[in-house]
Amino acid sequence: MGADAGRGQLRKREYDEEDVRVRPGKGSRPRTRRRPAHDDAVAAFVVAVDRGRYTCLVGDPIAEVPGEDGEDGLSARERKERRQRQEEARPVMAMRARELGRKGIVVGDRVSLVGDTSGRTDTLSRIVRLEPRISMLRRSADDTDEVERPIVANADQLVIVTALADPPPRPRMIDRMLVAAFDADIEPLLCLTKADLAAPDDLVARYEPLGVPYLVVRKGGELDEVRSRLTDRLSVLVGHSGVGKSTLVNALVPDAGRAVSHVNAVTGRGRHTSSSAVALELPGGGWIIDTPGVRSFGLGHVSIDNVLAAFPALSEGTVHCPKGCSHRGEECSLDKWVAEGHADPLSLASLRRLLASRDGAPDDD
Ligand SMILES: Nc1nc2c(ncn2[C@@H]2O[C@H](COP(=O)(O)OP(=O)(O)OP(=O)(O)O)[C@@H](O)[C@H]2O)c(=O)[nH]1
Ligand SMILES: [Zn+2]
Repeated sequence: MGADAGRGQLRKREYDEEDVRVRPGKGSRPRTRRRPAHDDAVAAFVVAVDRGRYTCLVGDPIAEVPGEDGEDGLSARERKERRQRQEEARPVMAMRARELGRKGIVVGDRVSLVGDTSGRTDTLSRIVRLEPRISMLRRSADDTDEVERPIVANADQLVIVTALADPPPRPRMIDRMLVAAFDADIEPLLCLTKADLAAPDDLVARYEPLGVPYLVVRKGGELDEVRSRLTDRLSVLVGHSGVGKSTLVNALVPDAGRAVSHVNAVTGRGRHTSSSAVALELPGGGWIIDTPGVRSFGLGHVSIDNVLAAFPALSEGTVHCPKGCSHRGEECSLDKWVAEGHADPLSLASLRRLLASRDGAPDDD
């Protein structure tokens, strides 16, 4: 390990644009009939989305427990209540209420439901409120497309799954996924699989200057370190075909197959046809969101500044750059900044590599 240095570098930004609130009807309605906005709504967590139908878990399954183990500040009663809510967690099908307007809802969203929230077959509740998000992982269809397509909300960790061999690593693809993580203000974690086939050294050396944490795994091997990295977090797993993502998911969530097929049964899809993200709860707490349909990241929507934000030491040096500097040309002041010893040359090289990947450098090295 030893690659933790960069984790604190990621800056928090604001994600309030999706903060949808239901307001009481205004104007024409008689005052006395105005009810408080859905006082009876129940909190839920969106675990799957399919053609306008949302599979939501009711029962506050991702309630956060503050503090460390054993000293989290919860009273015995609060703890018991929390456990009870978790035990009562059940999947409920929902549709969006008209009052939500055009706001998109994605896997990972926290919402409020009204109507029939029993979760019984053929019932449908309504999503009336979308809670503010702490992050939004997005991609564009391709690099020339500036339309952002939201993929997953509220993730705090992007797990980039890459095989060390078979298939060989695709560093440019990893770079692109890192840019997506930096852009979304989500901490990246490199998960290097198939350690029985090749050594991780080269790949690790490439990402060391970026301070990206990593772990090395192999099929049938020890998973304690992975588990501890995932516990109590909301992690999105990305990686291209064949890297061993399903192998990992199945090892981490023994019930994964059943959970996914349950969601698919509810949404009417076949068992193996799900191509959209599905959230799976980890036995030890926390969630992983598998993204079978997401194998590339168009970065057309990502701004240079959001990439730069992952490099505070360099970011500071850009005050001397010309307006609109691409930070890749001769006019860029970062070379001088680094030469003066304000930042590491390797991190400048990494920044430029990531900026290049944003401009559509080919995925394969
Ligand atoms: N040698 C070796 N093979 C592995 C390891 N992990 C997974 N595999 C094999 O690699 C192949 C692909 O694994 P999957 O888990 O299906 O990969 P995936 O990333 O889910 O791929 P898709 O299903 O196409 O998305 C399978 O044949 C696995 O048995 C490993 O650590 N070492
Ligand atoms: Zn510059």
